[in-house]
Amino acid sequence: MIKMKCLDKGLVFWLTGLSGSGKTTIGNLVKERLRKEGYKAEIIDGDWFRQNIDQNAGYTKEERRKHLIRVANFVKILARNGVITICSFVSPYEDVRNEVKNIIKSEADFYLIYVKCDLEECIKRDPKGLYKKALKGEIKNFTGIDDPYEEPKEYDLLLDTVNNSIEENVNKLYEFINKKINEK
Ligand SMILES: Nc1ncnc2c1ncn2[C@@H]1O[C@H](COP(=O)(O)OS(=O)(=O)O)[C@@H](OP(=O)(O)O)[C@H]1O
Ligand SMILES: Nc1ncnc2c1ncn2[C@@H]1O[C@H](COP(=O)(O)OP(=O)(O)O)[C@@H](O)[C@H]1O
Repeated sequence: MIKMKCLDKGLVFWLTGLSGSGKTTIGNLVKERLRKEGYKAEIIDGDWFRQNIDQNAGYTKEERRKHLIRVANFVKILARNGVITICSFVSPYEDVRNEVKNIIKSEADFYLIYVKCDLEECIKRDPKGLYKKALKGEIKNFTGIDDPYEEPKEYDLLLDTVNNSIEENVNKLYEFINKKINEK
């Protein structure tokens, strides 16, 4: 059995982007690669957290804010125990992302990763059929349709999922994380 490598202090890589931009696809593949290298790594994503921990969370700005603050406190505990934590959340508001960062950075290094994909392409991908429903008005407050996505003004890494393949983005994020591990 491989002995898992645990860091003294954790690292949090927070992926933000529209639904369908590729956060979960890229995050999962990078997590698997880190585990193969023997690291303790987790991915926490919006669907999982909402289904298992925060079942009543909604999608108004205040509901998303409270939900993401719960996520930040949860993630902080993982990170301070040395787990490399990849977070995959739409997290559409700049001020809330800053709140999240402030909560996490007291105990772990925090990096904001912007997973960039334009709305037209996300609508084309529509992996869960949610844009179709939102465009018909069957889902309210859908990010990009009738709720805003505020592009990050500053970020630590950009993953362009329109012009770069899944593999290229996985390599880019993996290299970035590896560099941060080696700097510790
Ligand atoms: N109204 C609305 N807006 C955006 N997304 C919606 C909405 N309703 C349901 N979904 C699905 O929920 C996932 C987003 O959850 P998050 O916790 O990441 O959102 S947030 O950070 O609180 O904004 C998101 O998952 P991803 O597609 O993986 O991003 C959607 O599948
Ligand atoms: N270059 C790319 N990077 C990431 N995902 C891509 C790319 N090209 C196509 N896709 C597809 O887009 C979809 C993204 O879905 P997902 O990872 O669930 O996004 P999110 O978690 O941001 O909602 C997947 O079906 C994935 O295969």
